Amino acid sequence: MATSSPPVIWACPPWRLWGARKTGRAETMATVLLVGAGNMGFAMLKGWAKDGGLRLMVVDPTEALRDRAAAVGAEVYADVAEVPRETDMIVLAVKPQVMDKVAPPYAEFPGAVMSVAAGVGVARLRGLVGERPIVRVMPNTPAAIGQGMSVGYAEGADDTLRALVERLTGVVGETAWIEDEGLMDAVTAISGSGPAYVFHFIECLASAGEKLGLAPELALQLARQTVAGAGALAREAGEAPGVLREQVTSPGGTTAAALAVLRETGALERLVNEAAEAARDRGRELG
Ligand SMILES: NC(=O)C1=CN([C@@H]2O[C@H](COP(=O)(O)OP(=O)(O)OC[C@H]3O[C@@H](n4cnc5c(N)ncnc54)[C@H](OP(=O)(O)O)[C@@H]3O)[C@@H](O)[C@H]2O)C=CC1
Ligand SMILES: O=C(O)[C@@H]1CCC=N1
Repeated sequence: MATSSPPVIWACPPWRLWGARKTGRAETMATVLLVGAGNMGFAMLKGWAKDGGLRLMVVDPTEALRDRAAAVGAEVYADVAEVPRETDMIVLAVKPQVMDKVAPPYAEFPGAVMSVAAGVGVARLRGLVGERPIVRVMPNTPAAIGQGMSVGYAEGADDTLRALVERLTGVVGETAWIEDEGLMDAVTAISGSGPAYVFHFIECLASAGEKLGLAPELALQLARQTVAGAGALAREAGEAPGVLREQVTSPGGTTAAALAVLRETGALERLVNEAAEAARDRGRELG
């Protein structure tokens, strides 16, 4: 349950946010505080470091994670008490299970709040960090190489704030918005958790290659590059995945033999549906 916190006024007027400090480029300066530089936080931070107009601050209790954040140019802090209260955007990237404990001190900071935590809704966040513009974003780890997918849901956010969110998500990949927060758990199940399903498929494909007699290194190379190449083609070819699938599938050929197994009685589709539903349901539980 959300802990109560003193009501905080949206303490970052627009002139401070994006009006006053212009960079040499089109964007204005903004100070972004990342709370939690773990797997997801650091993946985003690496991209943000490429945006020369962001002042990046990071809080994380683990020294090694602070060191790698410092290495990409962030100011790093071990504890919230040390952080300058000069924030335009506070990005909460800690586990949902610790959000109730971690977030309340940031009620005293200026700026908007962006949370990437699965399952934690805007109403709960507002109870923790006070009345201010709050944006939920569901990113994924390919953000680390600028290939992420981020989906946002905003409450109380004007166009300027949305533009800052899109700047943060755009530098690490593609961005989409939803208007119904109830869909965020479904988004989490598809694109937030999705990379893990794909990595598992690579593991399965490589393992199958080994069982067919390939050396482990070669099997992994084939599986990894096949998934990467197919993913890139699916994105760039401008054709539906089904069309691309048919282009591989010669009638009576090898692919048809494999697909007959994969699609037999809809087993794979059912399995993927069940996996996505499990992820969505877990998101609901976390909330
Ligand atoms: N991993 C992913 O692919 C995705 C994750 N998310 C969301 O991102 C969030 C983070 O997940 P993930 O990066 O995987 O988790 P991690 O555990 O890798 O990262 C969280 C980090 O936050 C740190 N932390 C704990 N307490 C504090 C605190 N008081 N102040 C600052 N930092 C603190 C943790 O330190 P310590 O370990 O010492 O506790 C850890 O380094 C989750 O809410 C998750 O739902 C969303 C989309 C994708
Ligand atoms: O597994 C999780 O809960 C987080 C959210 C999406 C990806 N990782």
